[in-house]
Amino acid sequence: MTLITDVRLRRILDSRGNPTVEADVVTESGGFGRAAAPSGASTGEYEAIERPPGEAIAAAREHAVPRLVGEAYAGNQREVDAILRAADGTNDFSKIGANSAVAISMAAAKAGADVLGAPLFQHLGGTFRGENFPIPLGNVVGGGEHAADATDIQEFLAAPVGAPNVEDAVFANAAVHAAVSDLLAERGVPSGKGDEGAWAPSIDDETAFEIVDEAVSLVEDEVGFEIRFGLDVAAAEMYDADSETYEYESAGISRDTDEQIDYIADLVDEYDLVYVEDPLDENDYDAFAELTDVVDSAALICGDDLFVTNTDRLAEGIDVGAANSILIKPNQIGTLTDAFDAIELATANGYESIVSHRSGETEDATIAHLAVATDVPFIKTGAVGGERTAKLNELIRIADDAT
Ligand SMILES: O=C(O)[C@@H](CO)OP(=O)(O)O
Ligand SMILES: [Mg+2]
Repeated sequence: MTLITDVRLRRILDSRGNPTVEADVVTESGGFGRAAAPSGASTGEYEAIERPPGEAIAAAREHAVPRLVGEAYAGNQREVDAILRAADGTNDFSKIGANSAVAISMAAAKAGADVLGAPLFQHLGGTFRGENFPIPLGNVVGGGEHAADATDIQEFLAAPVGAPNVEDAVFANAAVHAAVSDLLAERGVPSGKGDEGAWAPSIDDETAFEIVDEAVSLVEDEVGFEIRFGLDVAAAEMYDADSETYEYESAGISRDTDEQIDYIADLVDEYDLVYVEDPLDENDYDAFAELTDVVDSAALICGDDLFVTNTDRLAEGIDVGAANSILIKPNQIGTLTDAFDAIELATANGYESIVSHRSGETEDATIAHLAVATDVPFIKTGAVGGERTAKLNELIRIADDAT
């Protein structure tokens, strides 16, 4: 029933107005799945390769589609993804492009779910997936590679850890986003938005901490449950390998690795941060380990560019204690199978997993289902903006259907 009978690929727009790959997968019994690849701006050095969409589509049509049509079953995700890997033949999807691979992989999962008549999260997670729902991490202020003339730290993320349900959590993040706007207006600071819909004012990080801290407290008082916040430092983007320093350009501050470790540990302490992603350079496992040791269980220290959803890099990190959590982005590695394997390895070693969007997104909501299916504690998918609310609203629907 789930035998794949057609795979169609096309270029569609992403949220930045760039082209990306969309895939349709059709099965023998009429099952249908459609998915689109997201795209990063602050990409990790070790990510799978995203090819220009036109080239990725042509390569996938030549090498992957003939091996799938009439051969593979959409209900067997591991088989579909193994065929994608074999058709590509490289270890980083540089032939068919990780963008073609991930779009086909996710579309096949949806087609498989469609045939079964099950929601995607249940198809992926099975009947014993548990009853938890992820807490959304919502980007409310940001800069780095996502906006010019804004904060050095890439993302300030609201984390409604005490929310009684998904719906309240999603609305709390939107309220923090709105409160930040009011506080900026009070200070007379004009602001546009960055790629992920976060406010991107021309302020230094210190001011951003003050504003986000205040916004979180205001909304916490309003809603009556605990809201904390976290960061994606995206430190690889500010690391200068020649001088071995982290360059905070808007503040005119340069920190060496030890100073960076102290700085982040102090921030965790001062602001009671619940989550810090990529606080150090993507090649510096040892510095990551040092910080993780200092912070201990006070906050999640999460590897994004460090691990790139790659089990080999995660295994290396586990060996040295480089973090206590991993960001999961299916397009960083190319297939859902690889993303599941990374989560499984993380869980087996006491690491938490956080499923994440990219800065360039589409209306595709697969990651909402992936996060629920795998029972992860957090999903990072913005606070506002259509391509972000596509996932947040899907989470609300999933919770509504499942309870
Ligand atoms: O660094 C990140 O975590 C992501 C998403 O927030 O950004 P990008 O997609 O640009 O890599
Ligand atoms: Mg990141």
